[in-house]
Formats: sequence, structure tokens, C-alpha cells
Amino acid sequence: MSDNAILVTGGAGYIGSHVALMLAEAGERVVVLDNLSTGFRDAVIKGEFVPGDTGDRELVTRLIKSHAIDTVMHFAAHTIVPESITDPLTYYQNNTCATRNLLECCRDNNVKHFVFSSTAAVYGIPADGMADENTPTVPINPYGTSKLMSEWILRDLCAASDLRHVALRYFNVAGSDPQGRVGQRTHKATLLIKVACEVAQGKRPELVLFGTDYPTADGTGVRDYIHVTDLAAAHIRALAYLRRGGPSRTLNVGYGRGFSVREVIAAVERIHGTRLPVREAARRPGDPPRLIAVSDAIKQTLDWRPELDDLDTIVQTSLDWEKTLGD
Ligand SMILES: NC(=O)c1ccc[n+]([C@@H]2O[C@H](COP(=O)([O-])OP(=O)(O)OC[C@H]3O[C@@H](n4cnc5c(N)ncnc54)[C@H](O)[C@@H]3O)[C@@H](O)[C@H]2O)c1
Ligand SMILES: O=c1ccn([C@@H]2O[C@H](COP(=O)(O)OP(=O)(O)O[C@H]3O[C@H](CO)[C@@H](O)[C@H](O)[C@H]3O)[C@@H](O)[C@H]2O)c(=O)[nH]1
Repeated sequence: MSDNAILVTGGAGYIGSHVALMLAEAGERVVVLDNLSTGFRDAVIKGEFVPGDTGDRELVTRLIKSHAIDTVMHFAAHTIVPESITDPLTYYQNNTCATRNLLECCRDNNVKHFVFSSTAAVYGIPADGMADENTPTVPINPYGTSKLMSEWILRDLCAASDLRHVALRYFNVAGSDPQGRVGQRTHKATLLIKVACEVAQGKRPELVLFGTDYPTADGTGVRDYIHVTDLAAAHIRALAYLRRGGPSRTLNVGYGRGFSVREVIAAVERIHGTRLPVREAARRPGDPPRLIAVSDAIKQTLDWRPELDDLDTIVQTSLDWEKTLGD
């Protein structure tokens, strides 16, 4: 606990809203900065909401000073991979340039701790489908590159100043708050579990299964799906780590096991109690066959202990949340 406030950028979005709520419940003073480009004002249940852009140095400087902010958790970003391919400059502007401006404000106003939302997309296509933090970073789309460049800016600034950071490389985030207060509302969702839940609820006519000829057990892509509440808890651990003086680290956040697309579809069908209309299609460009985290480092460094490592729980909370949303 601390008298200083925590600035949560992108706290009106899917993941940021879960973390902001968990921080507030832990007794932290939370200030959410969000331009609502993909977020929702009413996803900020506790703490103060400030509309605005993370790249706005004047606004960010004012917030840091007026709220005695010593920690920034930076979620704000554009996150849709196909969109990043067709409109790369918007992604570099919003994800990389805005992060650089935010970091300049942190440096100039004595912010001490920075927790950054990075992504498994920085790894591209690792040879054996397993990625630890030393696996070469070879992103295969502008989204992944924009995030990797931000990691580098953050690393270099921390080397040159007193700022310390934890960069968390999330694997496939899914699920929603088990109490049903916040969840994933994203319009135009492309992520498998969100799409499958929308199909189950009749909001989309079918699920398109991208690729059935991968070198995996059932021929479909395998991913490390992690519950958003366990991910939020990793941020609380990262904060405690930085407050006790831990050096800057980059850490994977995944469970270290994978499920195929067919296994995910089967789980949604089982839990929802209906068959999903599924259309098999060609591979989606840029999809690795298999991407699973080696997650030993975060367990050792942050003493992170996942509590919801169960595909059925992930799917159940996603479905419960989807039912509360309109069309
Ligand atoms: N969802 C995933 O599976 C996943 C995986 C890996 C990494 N991430 C990272 O996690 C973070 C959060 O992702 P999400 O899934 O919650 O996405 P999201 O789109 O739901 O949330 C992003 C939030 O940031 C806000 N925002 C965007 N640009 C902004 C700006 N310039 N200034 C102020 N606010 C801005 C949006 O309005 C939104 O509320 C992102 O940095 C993303 O790259 C997500
Ligand atoms: O409608 C769909 C959606 C997805 N898939 C497949 O499902 C798997 C998972 O895909 P998806 O949920 O889109 O996630 P990924 O493409 O693995 O990547 C996501 O997860 C990364 C973390 O690993 C994030 O960084 C990226 O932003 C985000 O796109 C892949 O095999 C896809 O081909 C389908 O078959 N049909």
C-alpha cells in the first residue's frame, strides 16, 4: 500500500479494467487514463476516470503531479493484428510513439515504477512452439513490432535513469471477472474464445476455423490460454516486486500448456450445451502452429501462483459475461 496513486492507462479496456479493479480492491488509489477508442467509460468501476490520450504530455504531466503518481501501468494500445498489417503507421503512432511520450513524462516527473503490457506476439514463430524470455524476438506483424520497440525504449530508459520496470509478455488472454463485473466487450473481436462465445450466443452465424493441417495432434493451432484474473494478479505481484526494490525484468505470463482450436470449440459446446456452426478454412496468414509460454521465470521472480488454470473456467466466465452483453 502507498500514499501515491497508480496511473492505469487503458483502464477502460478489457485487461486494464480487470487490473484497475483489483488494484482498487487492494486499497490502491487508481487513476485511469483512457481515450475510449476501444474502451468503455462504465468499465471503470472504482477509482478516478480521466478521458485523454497517453501521448498527451501536458495532460500526463499534470496527472502525475496532481495525483503524486509513482507507478504507471500501461495497457493503452491498439491490439488487432490484421488491422496493424493494413494500417501500420497508426499502430506505431499509438503503441510506440505514445509510449515514448508517456515515458518522457515519467522520467521528467520522478515516476519510480512502470509495468508494461507486452505480448507473446514479440516472439513471432518460435521453432518448437515454446517460448522462454530468451527465445529470439522476431515479430511477424506491425502490432508485435510496435510492442517490441516499446520494450526496447523502456529498457533503455530504465538503464539511463532511476525508473524500474516489469514488462509482462501476455500469451492468449481470455475469460472474465468471476463476479461478472467486467469482461471483454471489444467490438469486431478476432480472438478465438470471444468469437466462439459470440457464435454460441447467436451473435455471429458461424465460427471460421483457420487451418486444420498444422503439425499438431489434431491439425489445429495450439495456444496457451490464460485467465484474465490470473493475469491481473500478476500485475499486483509485479507492483509488490518493484516496491521491494526488484530490478527491471521482462517476464512471460502464460500457464505453460496449450489447447488446440478444436479443444476450445469442444469446451464451448460442452459448457453452452449446443453445437457451434463451424466452417473449416485455410490457415490465417501469420499464425504460428503452436505458441506456449515457458513460465518458470514469473513464478520464481514474482511468486505468481495461478488459481484459474482451467479451460472450462475460462470458457464458463467468458460465456457468462457474453450473456450480459447486448448484440
Ligand atoms: N487481449 C490479449 O489477448 C492481449 C495479449 C497480449 C497483450 N495484450 C496487451 O494488453 C493491453 C490491453 O489489451 P486489451 O485486450 O485490454 O485491449 P482493449 O482494446 O480492450 O484495451 C485498450 C484500452 O486502451 C485505450 N487506448 C488505446 N489507445 C489509447 C491512447 N493512445 N490513449 C489512451 N487510451 C488508449 C482503449 O480505449 C482501451 O480502453 C494492450 O497493450 C495489448 O497490446 C493483450
Ligand atoms: O475466429 C477464429 C479466431 C482464431 N482462430 C484460431 O485460434 C487460435 C488463436 O487465435 P487468436 O485467439 O486470434 O489469438 P492469437 O492469434 O494466437 O494471438 C492473440 O494472442 C497474442 C498473445 O499470444 C496477442 O499478442 C495477439 O494480440 C492476439 O492476436 C489460432 O490458431 C487461430 O487461427 C480460429 O480458428 N478462428
